[in-house]
Amino acid sequence: MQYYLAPMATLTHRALRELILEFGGCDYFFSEMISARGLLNGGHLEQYYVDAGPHPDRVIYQLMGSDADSIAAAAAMLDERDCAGIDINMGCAAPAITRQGGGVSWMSDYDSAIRMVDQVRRQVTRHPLSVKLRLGFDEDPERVMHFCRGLEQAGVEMITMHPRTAKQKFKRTARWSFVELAAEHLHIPVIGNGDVTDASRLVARSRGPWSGVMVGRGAVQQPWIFAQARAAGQQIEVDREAVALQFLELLRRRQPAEFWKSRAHRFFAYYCTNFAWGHNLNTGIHRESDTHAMGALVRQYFRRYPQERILSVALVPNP
Ligand SMILES: Cc1cc2nc3c(=O)[nH]c(=O)nc-3n(C[C@H](O)[C@H](O)[C@H](O)COP(=O)(O)O)c2cc1C
Repeated sequence: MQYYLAPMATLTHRALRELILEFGGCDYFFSEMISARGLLNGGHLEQYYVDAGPHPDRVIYQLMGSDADSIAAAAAMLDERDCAGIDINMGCAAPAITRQGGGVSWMSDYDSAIRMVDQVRRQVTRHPLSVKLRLGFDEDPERVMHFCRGLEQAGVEMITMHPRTAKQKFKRTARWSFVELAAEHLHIPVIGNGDVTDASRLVARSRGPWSGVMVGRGAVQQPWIFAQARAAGQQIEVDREAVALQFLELLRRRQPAEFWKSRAHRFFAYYCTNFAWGHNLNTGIHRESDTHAMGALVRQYFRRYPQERILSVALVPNP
């Protein structure tokens, strides 16, 4: 069973990948979504979105866009780079994206989605092409499977399914029965995603007809989640103060200064939920714009609550 880091805007950049890799990592890392038009316009920050280090052969670039021409042209650019694959975002349900016709809105029009994929497929000749999607706009298994089969026939080589509708955003639990359905009926690998919040759930989802499990928010909160799942039965120890400080260090090293504040805030919103008084730490961090001041707050927190620093866990494999 392969493990994937989910694409998450402002979160799944090189610094987070390196942090996860320090524990041994997962098999493949999706990039944060890259705007097709942004890439074509070539702003000075684009180099950070396409930085696939330190292991480009394990990074799948995800493209987001609302028109076939720009997605195809951007895919052709990414196809020239070293990477493990190119993915099209048909899952994002954020209003800022769907208003423009990107993300999950592709799922509302089967014909134009398939035409777009067909056009992109002709541009991507060196790497596998995949699509990440939701259930669309209702929970109709026939419609979902019709859409997936269309993608498969258009030459998509892997599908990641986050089994919620556009409207559900993150509400209700992810419907893994749809992942099972797709995995049983398609001929291409299907990756399941949604609500894998800790290592025991990751171990539990590691059995099934799907080819891989993708983890999003759980891997930001616990960058050791993949290592912990793979170490089932053995003890692992994590210094959670060191992880926080290491993240800030990697952020400064790998990202431009313009991104430090927002990306640190986004990371700590998830990371701080590990701790009993984490909401206080998170509030303090959100008041700071300097990452060194954020680091000082982290040190102060663990001086005050030293018992929270070391996490020592042995995962008991599910029967
Ligand atoms: C902050 C944030 C940003 C996200 N950005 C993207 C994105 O750029 N592309 C995408 O396909 N999905 C995006 N997602 C959705 C995740 O990839 C994933 O499908 C979702 O979080 C469910 O998985 P989880 O329960 O493991 O978090 C994002 C989710 C979050 C929380």
